[in-house]
Amino acid sequence: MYKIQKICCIGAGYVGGPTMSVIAQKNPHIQVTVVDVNQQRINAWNSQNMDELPIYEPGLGEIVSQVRGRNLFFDTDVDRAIEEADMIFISVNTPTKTYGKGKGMAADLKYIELCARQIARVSKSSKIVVEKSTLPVRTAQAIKRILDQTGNGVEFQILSNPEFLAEGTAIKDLLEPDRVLIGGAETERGNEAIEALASLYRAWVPSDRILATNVWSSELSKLTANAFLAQRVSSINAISELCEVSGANVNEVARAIGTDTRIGNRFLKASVGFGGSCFQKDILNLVYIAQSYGLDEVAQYWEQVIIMNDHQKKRFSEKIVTTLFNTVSDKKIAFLGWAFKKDTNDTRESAAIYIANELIEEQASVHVYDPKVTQMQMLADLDYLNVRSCDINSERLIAHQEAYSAIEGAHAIAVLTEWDEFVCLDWKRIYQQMQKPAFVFDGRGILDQKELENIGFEVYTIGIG
Ligand SMILES: NC(=O)C1=CN([C@@H]2O[C@H](COP(=O)(O)OP(=O)(O)OC[C@H]3O[C@@H](n4cnc5c(N)ncnc54)[C@H](O)[C@@H]3O)[C@@H](O)[C@H]2O)C=CC1
Ligand SMILES: O=C(O)[C@H]1O[C@H](OP(=O)(O)OP(=O)(O)OC[C@H]2O[C@@H](n3ccc(=O)[nH]c3=O)[C@H](O)[C@@H]2O)[C@H](O)[C@@H](O)[C@@H]1O
Repeated sequence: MYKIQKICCIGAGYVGGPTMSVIAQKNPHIQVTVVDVNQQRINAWNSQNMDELPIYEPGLGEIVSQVRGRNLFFDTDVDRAIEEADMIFISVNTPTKTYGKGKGMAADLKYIELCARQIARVSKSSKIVVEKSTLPVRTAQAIKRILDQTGNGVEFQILSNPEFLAEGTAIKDLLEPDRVLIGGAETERGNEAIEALASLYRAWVPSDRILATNVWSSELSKLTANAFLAQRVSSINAISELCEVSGANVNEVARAIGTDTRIGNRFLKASVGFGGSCFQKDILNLVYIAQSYGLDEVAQYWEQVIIMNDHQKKRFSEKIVTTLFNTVSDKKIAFLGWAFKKDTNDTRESAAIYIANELIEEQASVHVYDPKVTQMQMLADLDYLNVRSCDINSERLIAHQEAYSAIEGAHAIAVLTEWDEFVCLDWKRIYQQMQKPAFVFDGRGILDQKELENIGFEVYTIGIG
C-alpha cells in the first residue's frame, strides 16, 4: 500500500495553484509543494499581499493565507520537490501546437514530456505520477514509456485525474465537485495508486462522487466533457441568431428548453462566443485525435462547434459596424469587459480580443474597462494575433481604470464580459456622456434592454429579435 506524506505539483498555474491549495487545506498532515520554472509566478504566489497572487479567484486568497507556510509551499526547485514527493501531479500547460505536424490542432505535449523526463531522471524511489493537465487519450502510455525507459529502475504508477474546475468559481468547484475522476491501471498496484489518490480527496469529497475508471476513459472523459459544454454554448448561440431574425427571444427559448430535465437549464446562456484557454484547444485536440484514427465524420461533427463560435464572434463585430452606419473609422467604441468571463483575470481566447481586432481593422478606437485586466495584458493579447504593429495597437486600444471614462464621448458600448458591476452602472449618466444615437451592444445579455431603451439608448442584445 502507498503511504502519502509529501506531494508535489509541477505547474503553478490556474489549475495547479488553486487545486493544491485546497488539497493542502483539507489534508493538513500532507506536505504539498507547488513548483514552477517561472520564478516571477512563484514569487507572486509567495507574495504577502494576497492581491498580488498571480491569479484572481474568489476565495483563493483566504485559503492560501491559511495554509501557505503550514503545509503548502511554492518553489522553483523542481528537482528537489520531485525527489521528496511520493505523488507528483503534472499540471503544466498543454496548448495547441503552433508548429509542425498537427499545427493549430493537436495538443503540444512538449512540457509534459519534459516533466516526464525530469521525473524519471530525479526519482530514486517509487512514485505515483498524476496527470492533472488535460491530455489526449493514451498520453499516459507515452509518459509510462519515458518513465520506465529513462528512469532509475524505480516503479511508477500513472494516474489520470483531470480537473473540471471552471475559472471564476474554481474554489467553489474544488470544494464541492460534481465528481472527481481517477483513471488508473487495471492491476493490483494500479488500484492501490487509485486508492492513495482517492484518500486525499475523501478528506472532503463524499466517496460516491469519486469515480474510478481505466486511464483511457479518464483521459477521454475530460476532452469529452469540455466538448459537450462548448457544444451547448454553440448550440444556444446558433439559436440566438435564428431568434434575432424570427422575433423570438433566446432567453425565453433557453428557459423553455431548460426546464426539460433531460436538457437541464445550465450552460444555455447565449453570448458573444465562448473563450477561455480550454474549450477551443480541447475540441481542436479531439478533432485531431478523431482524424488521426480516420474518423472523419466524428472530426467534422465536433469541428462545427468551433466554426459556430468563430461565426458568433464575427457577426457581433459586424453588427457593430453595420449598425454604426457602416463605418466605425475613428469612432470611439467602449468595451465593458475583456476577461473571457466574469470573476477572473484570465483573458486567454477571450471573445473581446477578436472583436477588438476586427474593429481596429475598421479603424475604430477601442476604449476598454475591465475590473481585473491591465492594459499591458490587453495589448499583449492583441499583439499576439500578429495582425498589425504593436504601435498601432497601442494607439487604437486604450484601457481605463473605471467605466465612465472609457464610455465618455463614445459612439457605442459593447458589453463583452458579464461582470456584475456593469449592471449597476448609472446608465442615465452614461447616456448623457455619449454621442447620439447612443448604441449599446450587449454581448452577454446582462442589461435590461427595455430600461435602456426608455432612457434613449438603441440597444442590440444577442438573441433578441
Ligand atoms: N485553466 C483552467 O481553468 C483549466 C485548465 N485545465 C488544464 O490544466 C492544464 C494547466 O492549465 P493552466 O493551469 O491553465 O495553465 P497555466 O499556463 O496557467 O500554468 C501552467 C504552468 O506550468 C508551468 N510549467 C510548464 N512547464 C513546466 C516545467 N517543465 N516545469 C515546471 N513548470 C512548468 C508554466 O510555467 C506555467 O506556470 C492544461 O492542460 C489545461 O488544459 C484543466 C481544467 C481547468
Ligand atoms: O478545462 C477547462 O479549462 C475548464 O473549461 C471550462 O471552464 P472555464 O473555461 O473556466 O469557464 P466556463 O464557465 O466553462 O466558460 C467558458 C466560456 O463559455 C462561455 N459561456 C459559458 C456558459 C454559457 O451558458 N454561455 C457562455 O457563453 C463563458 O462566458 C466563457 O467564455 C469548463 O466549464 C470546466 O469544467 C473545465 O474544467
